[in-house]
Amino acid sequence: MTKLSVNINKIATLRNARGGNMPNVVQVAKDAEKFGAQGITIHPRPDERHIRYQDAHDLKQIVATEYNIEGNPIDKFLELVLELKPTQATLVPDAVDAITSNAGWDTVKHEGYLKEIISELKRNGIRTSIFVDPSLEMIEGAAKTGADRIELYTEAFAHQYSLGNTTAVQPYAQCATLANKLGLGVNAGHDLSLHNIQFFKENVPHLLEVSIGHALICEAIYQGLEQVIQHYLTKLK
Ligand SMILES: CC(=O)[C@@H](O)[C@H](O)COP(=O)(O)O
Ligand SMILES: NCC(=O)COP(=O)(O)O
Repeated sequence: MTKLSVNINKIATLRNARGGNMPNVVQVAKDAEKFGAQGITIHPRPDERHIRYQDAHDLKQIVATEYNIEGNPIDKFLELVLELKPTQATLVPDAVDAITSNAGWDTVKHEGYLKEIISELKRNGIRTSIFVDPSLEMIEGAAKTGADRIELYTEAFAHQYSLGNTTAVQPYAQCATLANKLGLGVNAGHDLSLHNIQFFKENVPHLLEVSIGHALICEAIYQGLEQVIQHYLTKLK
């Protein structure tokens, strides 16, 4: 079975647009779990443009499923995860000014750096995952860091699949097979959606977890739009 971890960054983006507490990130996390989500993912960024560090603390009190915190392991991030001890910390090499995550780790170049951080997280009982491009060399490097899992960066797949290129899934399937052989669990995420998730799941073996945020929240808005407009029209009669 593949678990669905709902990334609620976009809920925080919407909340921050008005400065109040609507939508309420904590309530959305509770409801996502009530509706069946098997995990909650957040990716606090240094500028706190969506999830704030305080949200990470508040969510720790209520997440009853798997709590996954993603981010670049700068000091502030490491302090946060070591204090909160989420189920999983996913390390992502994102630049401070990146609009969103746009690359996986070079696990060969950064083997020593990752090894040190991963062993500290594991000593504290935190499952570790590292964000990687679908490259066999990077998977082999990931295994040497001691990480528990990899998260396959699926942006390239999602883009190619939207253009009709179904062969784009092949490197992901090969990497998942190798990761499993090397004892690494396999997660995946970025730009996964209702459009591409079934095909990805059917073609990539050993998939333990997907974290989905941007498309899932957009889809929720679209699927709820008609009903909400009808509610307004009823009240305005
Ligand atoms: C690692 C990854 O792919 C996601 O965490 C993604 O980066 C979401 O972050 P944003 O919501 O800031 O785009
Ligand atoms: N790790 C990927 C994630 O949490 C969500 O990415 P996206 O669905 O917002 O692109």
